[in-house]
Amino acid sequence: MFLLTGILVALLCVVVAAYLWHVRKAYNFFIRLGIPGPAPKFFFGNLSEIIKAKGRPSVAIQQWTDKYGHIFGYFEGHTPILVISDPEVLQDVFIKSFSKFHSRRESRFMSSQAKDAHLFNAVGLRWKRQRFVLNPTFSSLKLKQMSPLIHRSIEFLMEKMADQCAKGEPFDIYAYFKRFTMDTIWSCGVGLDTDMQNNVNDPYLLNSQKMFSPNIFRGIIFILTLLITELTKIWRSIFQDGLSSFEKSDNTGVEAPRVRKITKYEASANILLFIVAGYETTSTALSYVAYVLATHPEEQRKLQEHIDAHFDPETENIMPTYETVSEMDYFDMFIRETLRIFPIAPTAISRQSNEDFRIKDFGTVPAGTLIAVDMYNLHYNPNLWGPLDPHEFHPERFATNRHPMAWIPFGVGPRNCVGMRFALLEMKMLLVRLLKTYTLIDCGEKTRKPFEQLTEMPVIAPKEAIIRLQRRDE
Ligand code: HEM
Repeated sequence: MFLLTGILVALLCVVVAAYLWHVRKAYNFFIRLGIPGPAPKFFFGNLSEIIKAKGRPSVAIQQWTDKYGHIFGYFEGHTPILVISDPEVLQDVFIKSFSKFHSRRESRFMSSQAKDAHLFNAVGLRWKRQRFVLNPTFSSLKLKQMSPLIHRSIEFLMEKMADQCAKGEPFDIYAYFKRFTMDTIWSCGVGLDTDMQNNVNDPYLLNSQKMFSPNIFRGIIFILTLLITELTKIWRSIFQDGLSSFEKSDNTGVEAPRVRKITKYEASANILLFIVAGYETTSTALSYVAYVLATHPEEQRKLQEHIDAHFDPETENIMPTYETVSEMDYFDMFIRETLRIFPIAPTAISRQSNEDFRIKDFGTVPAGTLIAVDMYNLHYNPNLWGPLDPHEFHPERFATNRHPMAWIPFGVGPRNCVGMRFALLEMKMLLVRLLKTYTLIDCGEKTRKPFEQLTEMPVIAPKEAIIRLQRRDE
């Protein structure tokens, strides 16, 4: 018995020692390639710097770019992440050599069976097939057909706005935007008439919100998959995500050549993905627009005049058509400038190489390397956005042709955000209705503070967006 215990303990010690040796060796990755970066701490990598940056990876990344340049590496646990903000190298990775970089970093929360189920996670031919089938979901024709459904949700929101305006008090417009985007995605994506904006206890709303609420168990899994990546499958199998109920259906893992269909299993997974991807991103983007409008009254007035020039202010309730909204260049520039200054999901844009690749001045980077982008650096780079200071809000800067990698809040290349046109249409239709009738008023500290304390989990968001509404005809 003692002998057996002794052997088991000895074996365990060998396994632990071999693992620690493997971890230590991993830290040579960037040294071997001659790529600079912050020195990692054993086992934790550079996580302490991310925690010091108030838990915001994109801020830590921006600080490292300032220190180490446009190509550097850091470690999450002992996983090397290559960060690029050199626009030419990025253009090669995301566009020109896309065939080598069609994968993105695997979601830590997906169970192994659900791994390839939807567009965000699928790789290779499976991704290509799904994207081919799903791209037309957001074609001009489909968006036109969806417009009345979007407008139906806008009508509900406008009723709430009328109540809030009548009260004359500051309120959190972000909370309303969240219910609006959830309502819209359920009606456009699933075809269900939900009642989320009137009924805060709507079962679809409550269950959907559960997917986004902070969860200690998720946090533990996140840390474990970060630090001990080798056991990711085990951590995932402990965590049951929303896809588990579909798992045993038809995900065979076999990719039939040249089939242009998605399976029932993939359809369910993609619907869930659209709900996740379309809810918090778009409502958060709207909260930034609300903040910019309230804190830049001159810009707000200009946008209102632009809207008045396209829509008769007397016909408040008419649905803004897809065609007219799409023609409004200044409106488009206004939203683009907001998302340049306030990008929402920089960490969603990752790529993984499936072949070795060369980076000029550095050499060959091995297949399997994870690539992240410093979106803040690109969005605030004076060489890409000058001559006017990129920290200033100036929509007209989009009238000049910029580098294809200068503005990437929706990602870029063949694997960019498939829902971008839908999100922009939804935002524009709502803002036309809102700004035809109301002016958003700055409530001082209450408005500004939440936007000085953004969190990143993983969407970069304020806690609330407090403004007041004033009718324009008063
Ligand atoms: C303001 C709103 C939104 C923002 C800022 C945003 C941002 C992003 C970003 C940064 C990516 C990664 C792109 C890349 O890796 O190059 C992405 C991917 C994706 N987004 Fe969005 N998104 C938004 C709205 C939406 C909506 C409304 C939907 C669906 C209804 C959606 C569905 C997706 C999907 C399915 C992908 C994965 C695409 C693929 O891998 O082929 N997103 N999004």
